[in-house]
Amino acid sequence: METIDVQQLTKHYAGVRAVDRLTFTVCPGRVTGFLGPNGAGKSTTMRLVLGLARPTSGSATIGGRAYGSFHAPLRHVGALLDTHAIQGSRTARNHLRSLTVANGIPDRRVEEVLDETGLTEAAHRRVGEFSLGMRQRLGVAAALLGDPGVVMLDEPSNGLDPEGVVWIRGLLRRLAAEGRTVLVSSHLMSETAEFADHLVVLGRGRLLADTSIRTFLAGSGPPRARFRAPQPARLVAALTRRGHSVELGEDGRVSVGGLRAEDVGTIAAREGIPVLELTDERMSLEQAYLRLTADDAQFVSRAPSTRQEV
Ligand SMILES: Nc1ncnc2c1ncn2[C@@H]1O[C@H](COP(=O)(O)OP(=O)(O)OP(=O)(O)O)[C@@H](O)[C@H]1O
Repeated sequence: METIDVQQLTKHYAGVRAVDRLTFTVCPGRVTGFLGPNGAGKSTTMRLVLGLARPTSGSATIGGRAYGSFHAPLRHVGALLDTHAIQGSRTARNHLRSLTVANGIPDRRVEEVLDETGLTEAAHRRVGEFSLGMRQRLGVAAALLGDPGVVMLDEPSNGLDPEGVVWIRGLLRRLAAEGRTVLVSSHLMSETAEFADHLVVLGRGRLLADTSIRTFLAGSGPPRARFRAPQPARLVAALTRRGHSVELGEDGRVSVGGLRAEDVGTIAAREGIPVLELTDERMSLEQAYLRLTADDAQFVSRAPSTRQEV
């Protein structure tokens, strides 16, 4: 299957570096989550890959070829971008049929993808009447129509109901298991962690991380351990004597900075202090992601001030 190759890709709009010397490869057989805060350049990168915008410099290719060079592009690359671009006066079925004709795709695929996306019953309705979630499903149906080796979806969960969110996760995993190259953008780390194996993270158009989820977590800060003990004060005293910082949780558990669970266990055993529960405290993906992108988020909400004017 084909890779998506982005090489020194740069796109300037008047006064904005939407994408800035970006280099990464999206490999087959896994779901790559494409993450970044609002305005980080994810959609622009996808548009450049699809030939919908021209790079200022650098290149974006699929299996070594520019998107525009494919004779029947939907048979190579399926993409969900802006579903508002779909013509509202057509029925869903007719929209898909028009795509099959233009790309030499067998007609039976229309019913197959309608079924796959749960739209069979709505297929005779005009797209203009569709809800956001239905449009998203239709966008996914169009992306799958040509049975492509490369699938690129920009925020596919947008507007989907909870059943739809679970469905899309399963679909992404299946597409990757079939050996396809799958790139999926999102702002939400927690959501991405549900389906992605690999992450490409952007901030202000630049590459911040290109890593497996596992490595991303492992490299995201010093260790921490958490314990529960019948006499926590004894172990807290033993740890602080050794220079370790501790935080008391509301649930009675104690969090220890800079140590792994096995280190805390060794100290407790040496001091003869019983411990009821002891675990490594892993930073959540969301925390690791926020830390990584903190300096590159352009639009940050501030907590309302609690200071009283005097
Ligand atoms: N056609 C355009 N003309 C001018 N500026 C643009 C255009 N398209 C994108 N930009 C700018 O490029 C930057 C990157 O936008 P882009 O939509 O690629 O980000 P994104 O990561 O997809 O954001 P979001 O998560 O909010 O959808 C933003 O500052 C945006 O305003």
